[in-house]
Amino acid sequence: MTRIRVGLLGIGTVGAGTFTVLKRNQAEISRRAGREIAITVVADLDTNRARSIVGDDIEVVSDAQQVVSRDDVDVVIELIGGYGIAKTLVLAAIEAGKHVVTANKALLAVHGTEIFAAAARKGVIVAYEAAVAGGIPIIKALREGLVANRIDWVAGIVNGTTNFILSEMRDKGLDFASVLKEAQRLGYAEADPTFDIEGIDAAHKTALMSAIAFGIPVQFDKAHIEGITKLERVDIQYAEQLGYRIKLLGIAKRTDKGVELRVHPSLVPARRLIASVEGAMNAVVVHGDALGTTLYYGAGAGSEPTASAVIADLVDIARLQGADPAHYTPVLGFQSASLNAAQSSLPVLPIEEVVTSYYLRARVSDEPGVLAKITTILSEHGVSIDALLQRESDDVLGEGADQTDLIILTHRTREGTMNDALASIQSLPTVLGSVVRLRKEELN
Ligand SMILES: NC(=O)C1=CN([C@@H]2O[C@H](COP(=O)(O)OP(=O)(O)OC[C@H]3O[C@@H](n4cnc5c(N)ncnc54)[C@H](O)[C@@H]3O)[C@@H](O)[C@H]2O)C=CC1
Ligand SMILES: N[C@@H](CC=O)C(=O)O
Ligand code: NA
Repeated sequence: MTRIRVGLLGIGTVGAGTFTVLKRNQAEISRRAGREIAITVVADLDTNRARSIVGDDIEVVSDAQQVVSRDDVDVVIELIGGYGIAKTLVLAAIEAGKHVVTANKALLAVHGTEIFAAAARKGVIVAYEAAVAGGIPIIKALREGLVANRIDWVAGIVNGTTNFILSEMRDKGLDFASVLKEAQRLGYAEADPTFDIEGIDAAHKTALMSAIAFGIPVQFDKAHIEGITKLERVDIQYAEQLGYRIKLLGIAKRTDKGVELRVHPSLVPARRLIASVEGAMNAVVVHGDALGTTLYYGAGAGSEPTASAVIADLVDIARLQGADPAHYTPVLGFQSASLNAAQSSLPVLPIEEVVTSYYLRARVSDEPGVLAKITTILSEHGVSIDALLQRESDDVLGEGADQTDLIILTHRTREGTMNDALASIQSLPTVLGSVVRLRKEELN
């Protein structure tokens, strides 16, 4: 059996999982790949830690640069992360004619166009299943399994850290900071956890999925991004009372005008399967015209779950070793020579053009006529109300307070119109503090 020689760059959480799973399931993986897959060299700045993981039989170096162009390496796995050295290493590996496997969604979301073009020129594969929803084979599903469909939308819980934080806060009443620390301890969080909590990581992944789903370029820079840091516990509670769960969703949706590309906390009906996705688990719902709605669920973060996807990519490469590059699965699912020009030029819409329904919460003076003023403004802007809840302030602010919370669910409306209505509502003297606006997705 021939051997695929792998150079592993970075043996932290995902790198260690990759080494461990590959070793544990070596025989079976090799039988599936038709070749032996062997990590022959590992590069990590922390060589002592690396050696403690891989033992003495595998070469360990501190300089990743020297691995990427070596003749005795066929495939490079980049598991360092970030846009800096990782970009230099990936481009150098491609230049040296190596296939690359990476879990680095930040790198691909920002520099994917350049990296994919370089790989196409050199006839090598850049595989990135682990970069989106960790171990869930969502890239394979979108690029291969759903190839017959016109994909209408993709919506997913694609960040394990934030889903873990939201679940623990809701179920155990724990505070944000302590749950984030636990997510970091468990290896879910990014090196810079603001990428997780501010929605940036989810936007990296959603931008990649949108490119595959709609045949557009990867356009992370055009995504509308809101994280969970401003989310208040009271809104999670009110949403529950109205039959919804709040999840950080990455949404990519094709409309007549263009593509919606957005990440933000969203109300999801509690009866949808995705509403029950808890902890660091991820789930992606895809709607295609032929198949309808499908749901892909599993571990989106963590050492061995992510390694599962890294190794799946390695096996794909091993199976294709020596094949004509024309036979590779196209990196974003569309053969560039046959890209439908109209489709590929679909613009990413500004958030003002997004059409969805809303959850609004206004804290107001508890006096007659306040509700009427708010509903009049909404009606003047053509926004129709789906449900309304008034919660006495005693529940929220303590006994005797002369304030109350008004919670309104609206029907679908343009975000720009909602902004105008909110500006008018906000200027009412009886509206105290900022009106909270969350988006609501039915996902059907
Ligand atoms: N942790 C997770 O659950 C997931 C992580 N990812 C992605 O996988 C990649 C790796 O993530 P983790 O394993 O969590 O990170 P990590 O921080 O645990 O591991 C990174 C490793 O790279 C090494 N390193 C840093 N700079 C280096 C350099 N210049 N040369 C050689 N080694 C260097 C570090 O010493 C460390 O061992 C990132 O792109 C991340 O976004 C993707 C999916 C899930
Ligand atoms: N930080 C990420 C790791 C996987 O991509 C997450 O929490 O989902
Ligand atoms: Na994946």
